[in-house]
Amino acid sequence: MMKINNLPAIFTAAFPVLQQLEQANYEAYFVGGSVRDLLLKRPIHDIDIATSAYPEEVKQLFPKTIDTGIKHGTVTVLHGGSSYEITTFRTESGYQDFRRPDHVTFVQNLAEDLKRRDFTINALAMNRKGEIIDLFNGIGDLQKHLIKAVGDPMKRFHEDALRMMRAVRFMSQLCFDLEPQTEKAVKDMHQLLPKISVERIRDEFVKMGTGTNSRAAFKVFLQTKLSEGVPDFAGKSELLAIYPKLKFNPSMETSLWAIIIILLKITDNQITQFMRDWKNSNAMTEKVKKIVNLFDLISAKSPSDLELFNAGKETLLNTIDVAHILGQPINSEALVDRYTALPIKSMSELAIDGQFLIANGVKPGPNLGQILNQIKQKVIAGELVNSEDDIQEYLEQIK
Ligand SMILES: Nc1ccn([C@@H]2O[C@H](COP(=O)(O)OP(=O)(O)OP(=O)(O)O)[C@@H](O)[C@H]2O)c(=O)n1
Ligand SMILES: [Mg+2]
Repeated sequence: MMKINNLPAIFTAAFPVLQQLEQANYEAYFVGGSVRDLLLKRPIHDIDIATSAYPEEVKQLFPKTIDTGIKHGTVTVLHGGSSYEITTFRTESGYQDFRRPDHVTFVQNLAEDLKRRDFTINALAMNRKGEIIDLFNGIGDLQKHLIKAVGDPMKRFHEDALRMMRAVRFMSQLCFDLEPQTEKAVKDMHQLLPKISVERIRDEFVKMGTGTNSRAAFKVFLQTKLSEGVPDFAGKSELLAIYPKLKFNPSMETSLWAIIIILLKITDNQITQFMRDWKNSNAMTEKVKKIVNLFDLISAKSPSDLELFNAGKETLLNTIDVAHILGQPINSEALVDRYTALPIKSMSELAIDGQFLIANGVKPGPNLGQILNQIKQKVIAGELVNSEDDIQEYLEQIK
């Protein structure tokens, strides 16, 4: 049995939680992503614990708990400033509609619990001594860099069709291959993906698209036809086939969406609908729109100073990132230099404001906004110096 000595603090901090369960005669183990990432020496973001105790029993043992997902068997325990998701050993036999079951069946032992997990590398458990429980050769698959379903892949994908997206997501994040039988099952069962909510699909899609090996994962996403079951991608495989040939892997979510929109040739007035179909936030949609707009401007001609000002620094840098990934030749240094040389970067840097205009005899109303806009444009174009005196003089002229 593999044993890890000197567990990182994120695990040792959780020892008292496991101990408390064990003292009450329950079993408790670290499970899932944290054990996988520990063995891969990747950063560990959260700790999941599996136990033989029922949720009600867990709640009685700890003073501070949250009912996170009681019907799925999960209770969150707060301890020492951290929170731990503690899930009762369970199986997913109650599914009918290819989504996570509404209610689960609790099982008596760890082995039954691990059996229903998605991939061998995610079906590892570790006890408090650092001993790894590996019933499905997850360690071997970690070494072989393989995403392989636990047992029969068709059964695993029937239980939760989202797991097919998780397969390509882990390929991208971990730079792993998909085991052939598991890949075949994804191909055979891709039609189940639309049973899953768009939000859950989107979260996996974004993790895939921003993972370090997204181009290779995207290829499998297309080959298995998973792409046919996500919003607005059906019938678009020829356009999307460019993705695996991109110059680089995107690392920002905004870049990912912008690139997809550009590859799909989605026009400006269709972007909002596309982003809505994927249940993206308005904030994300606005950012992506600005990037795609600036990308179009930059690709067609050189943007004006006003267009650079309107885009803003974040959008400019993000657009340069997108162009870089797409292999679009642009003079990014010159663009950044021009942006840096702008007399003002935001309206708050303008030497005057609406109050100043009123104090100088401009009547409040639509006209005031127009004059302010004129002044802004002249300052950005370098036709008017950004000082109160110069602007006051200009105001006298136009009166
Ligand atoms: N559809 C799913 C989702 C999760 N799991 C199991 O639950 C664990 C925790 O799930 P989650 O936190 O979603 O994934 P992680 O593998 O921990 O990955 P991440 O690092 O992204 O959290 C997984 O490792 C896996 O054992 C599963 O079998 N099937
Ligand atoms: Mg996790």
